[in-house]
Amino acid sequence: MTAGLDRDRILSALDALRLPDGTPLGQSGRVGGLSVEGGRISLSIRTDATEASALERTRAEAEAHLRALPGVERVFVVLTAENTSPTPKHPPALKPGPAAPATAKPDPLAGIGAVIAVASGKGGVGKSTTTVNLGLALRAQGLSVGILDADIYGPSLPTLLGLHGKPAAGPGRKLKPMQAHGLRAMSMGLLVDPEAAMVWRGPMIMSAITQMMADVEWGALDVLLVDMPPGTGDAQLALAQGTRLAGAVIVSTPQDLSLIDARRGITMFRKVDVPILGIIENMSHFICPDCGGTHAIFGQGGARDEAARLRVPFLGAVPLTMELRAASDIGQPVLVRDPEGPLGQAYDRIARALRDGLDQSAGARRPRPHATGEP
Ligand SMILES: Nc1ncnc2c1ncn2[C@@H]1O[C@H](COP(=O)(O)OP(=O)(O)OP(=O)(O)O)[C@@H](O)[C@H]1O
Repeated sequence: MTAGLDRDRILSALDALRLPDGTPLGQSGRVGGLSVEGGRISLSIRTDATEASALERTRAEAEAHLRALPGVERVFVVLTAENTSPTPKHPPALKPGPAAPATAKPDPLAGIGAVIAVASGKGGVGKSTTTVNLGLALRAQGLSVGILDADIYGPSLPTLLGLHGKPAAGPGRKLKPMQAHGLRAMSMGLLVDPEAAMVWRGPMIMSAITQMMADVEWGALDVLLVDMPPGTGDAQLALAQGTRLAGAVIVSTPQDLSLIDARRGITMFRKVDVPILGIIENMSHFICPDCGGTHAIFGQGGARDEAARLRVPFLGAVPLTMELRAASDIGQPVLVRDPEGPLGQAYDRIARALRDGLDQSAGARRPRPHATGEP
């Protein structure tokens, strides 16, 4: 902990701020999850859904106030409803669909052509691997692409892209996205201790992610892919509601269990009027490196059939290969190592199908390549 920046010092600094009922914030018992790492402070202010908009101002003031303390480099304050009665399925403070978050601030994602959620009902189906390689395929087609790893429980972007160190702060203390293989990237894992985040509930995750979006200087981007936390619970619903999404892509393996969860994901996005841009089947079949034979380990065509049943586009299939797994583990995605190979071609087709889907989706603009200059 940086000299002088301890818990008591921070709480007493927060006493300079008053809650709407006049209680000094530091003594209010509402401050939780306080962590200080070097000059970086993160904490939460407990609230419930009815007070969330009133306390947004206090949250912003707390950030500004702590940022002014000597030795402080970054401050991350979120509102959380973790100690209130069960999280409502539809938090009243949020509007459904691709609306802006419930603050009057300028839209931090205004320079981004399309924000696309990459989701899976179930963990471990290859959502992050798909996000990264899809991002690289879109990049290879001339689009400027950012990836936001919002998978707070298991952020894997740093490993997949070989990112090291912490993001640098640019003018106005906004974070500069990291750069890897022509992509701009930011991960919750670079900012928040994943162990602390394990106990976060839906509204807190959404608050953290929308703030992270606002805090990153993405610059002009054609596409921002958001690697969502796995599952279809409150956290995912809140995130889908609070983010201006052009659409969602669902990743599934062909297994029945994974498909049941994929269906839940589609239902969830439909509930909040987010267009489903399509399903990608990952690990669709195994190509044996020895005999070259194809084996349908998890069954065949499950996701394609499910897509037809649910009337959503089927964007394509990616086989299960050792090459893909090995490339991901060393931060050299397969599209960087072998862009023209069969996997590169598979992701290229998926990226094209995705762009077509964006084109057709009501109100969405087809992302056309524009300036790829750094932010
Ligand atoms: N098509 C594939 N062929 C071989 N290995 C794959 C493939 N897709 C993903 N993997 C491997 O499966 C593991 C899980 O992948 P990944 O982390 O992308 O999944 P995820 O759905 O994002 O998981 P989580 O829910 O934990 O975030 C990784 O080791 C990855 O390298």
